[in-house]
Amino acid sequence: MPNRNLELCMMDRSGGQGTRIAVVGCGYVGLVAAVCFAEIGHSVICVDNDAAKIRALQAGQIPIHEEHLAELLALQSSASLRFTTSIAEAVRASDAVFIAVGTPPLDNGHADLSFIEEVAAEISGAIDSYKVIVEKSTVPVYTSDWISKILRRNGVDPSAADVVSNPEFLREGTAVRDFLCPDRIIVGTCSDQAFRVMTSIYGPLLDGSYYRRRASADFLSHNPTAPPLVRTSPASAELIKHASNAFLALKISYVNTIASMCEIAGADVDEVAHGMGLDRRIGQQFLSAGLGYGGSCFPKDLKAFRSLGHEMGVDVALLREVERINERQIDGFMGKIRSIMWNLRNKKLAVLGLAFKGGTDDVRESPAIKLVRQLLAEGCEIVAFDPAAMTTARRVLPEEGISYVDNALDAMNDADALLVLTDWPEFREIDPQAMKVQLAQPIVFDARNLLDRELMMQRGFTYVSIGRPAVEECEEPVALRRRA
Ligand SMILES: NC(=O)c1ccc[n+]([C@@H]2O[C@H](COP(=O)([O-])OP(=O)(O)OC[C@H]3O[C@@H](n4cnc5c(N)ncnc54)[C@H](O)[C@@H]3O)[C@@H](O)[C@H]2O)c1
Ligand SMILES: O=c1ccn([C@@H]2O[C@H](COP(=O)(O)OP(=O)(O)O[C@H]3O[C@H](CO)[C@@H](O)[C@H](O)[C@H]3O)[C@@H](O)[C@H]2O)c(=O)[nH]1
Repeated sequence: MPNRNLELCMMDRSGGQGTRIAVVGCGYVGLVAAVCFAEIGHSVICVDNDAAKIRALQAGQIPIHEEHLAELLALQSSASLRFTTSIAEAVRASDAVFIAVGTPPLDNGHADLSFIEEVAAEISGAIDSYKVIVEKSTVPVYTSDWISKILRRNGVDPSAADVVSNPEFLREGTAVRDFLCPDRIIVGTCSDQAFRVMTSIYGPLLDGSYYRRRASADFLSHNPTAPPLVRTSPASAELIKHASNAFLALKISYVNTIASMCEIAGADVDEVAHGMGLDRRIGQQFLSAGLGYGGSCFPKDLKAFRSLGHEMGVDVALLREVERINERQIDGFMGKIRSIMWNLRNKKLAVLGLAFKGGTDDVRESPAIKLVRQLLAEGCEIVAFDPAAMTTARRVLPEEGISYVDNALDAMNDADALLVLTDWPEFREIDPQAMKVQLAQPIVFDARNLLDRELMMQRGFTYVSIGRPAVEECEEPVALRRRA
């Protein structure tokens, strides 16, 4: 990053109250961004058109489950962080406006940009001085140009606003830490003026002063280092976001393919992934085999990226294959359940985990929810527990055939088998002996390779996981025996 920008940002911060920021959209991204921007010293006003959400936030209640968010919100004064339903009020009270509304998938796979369009039009009507409009939502390439056109069409003078792409890379469940300790900050803009404002906003992270101020705070990563600020064109910034998500999804589908091979070869995918990941060019992360990726990002972003590539005339067969492998994971796991349980009708199954991953209440595109739906359709009786996602799951699952309990062991009471579907770390702590007492049969299907396989087998469980042999390790696998 050019030093001149750092100097400017430090001058801004020593002389003032930080930047006046508006964040439009109080969801997983907008709310975390708003609270974190206030935390690093800015004056933030956060907007949502969901009046009930805004009322809850004004009363200090957090509408989502996200570690450290409530704690950080409580640290902010009413002067540093406010909530409103009025975009106009927020825009007038700010120098930078972050758009963080949803971009859900359309039937044709493309991202639905109607929320962004609506917000951009509303922002246009309230611009009363120079503003930087920041595209934080995940959007296809050239969306920032399109937002600029909306502003112009609504009478905004080109000198009154610049549109910047600043994609967000936080993960749900670790959103606060990811936001405050990012691997990189991408700013896509052709405007030096806008770039200076963005440099000033992220200044306390870029110069490390925020990490010194909050040294040893448990919501920061251990020994955080100042992230690099990467300036690109808006188009590159937009592509960096989609390309990153697609690459991470590709890693997951790759390891799930390796898992299928491990099962046939009698190898252990966790050992294979660990051995691969020690190569720094590969890395350990995103090599956990399981039910496949879900959530509000990877499935929709892959679709949008693939549709975009297809439209550009690029061969996107690789991306389609990533999706196809992912879609097969649930059927593959259903096959494992059937192979042990035979007829599923009237079987009572304990389900641990409904969220799309541990650490969140979000069930959007949750593989666990998809699997539970199939089990219900086959006539199973489900007793479910999730530490945070039971309310959100209730909204999307059928009412019949499923009940919810308040703790993991109660779910197992008299069940024919246990299914672990989400990687909540606390599930790892459950005592196998206590499980055995509760379950009618000691059968465990672990779709996240979360439990200690050896311990489970030692304790006499029929333990089925992903990419690991269900039989004794040294026994020659059936498929290979047949070939010999
Ligand atoms: N969830 C993540 O982990 C994550 C991470 C990085 C990027 N993203 C991207 O960020 C964007 C937002 O994702 P999210 O998960 O926070 O979505 P979300 O659905 O949780 O939140 C979106 C919010 O925007 C509000 N909203 C919609 N239209 C509005 C309008 N006209 N005016 C004011 N508010 C409005 C909604 O009420 C909602 O509260 C998406 O593009 C997503 O792809 C998400
Ligand atoms: O090794 C792995 C890692 C993840 N997953 C699954 O992949 C999905 C996504 O997980 P994760 O990436 O941790 O959560 P998200 O909150 O969806 O975050 C992703 O999507 C966000 C929205 O774009 C990006 O900002 C983040 O960088 C990107 O990691 C979940 O179903 C996980 O269970 C695996 O199956 N194996």
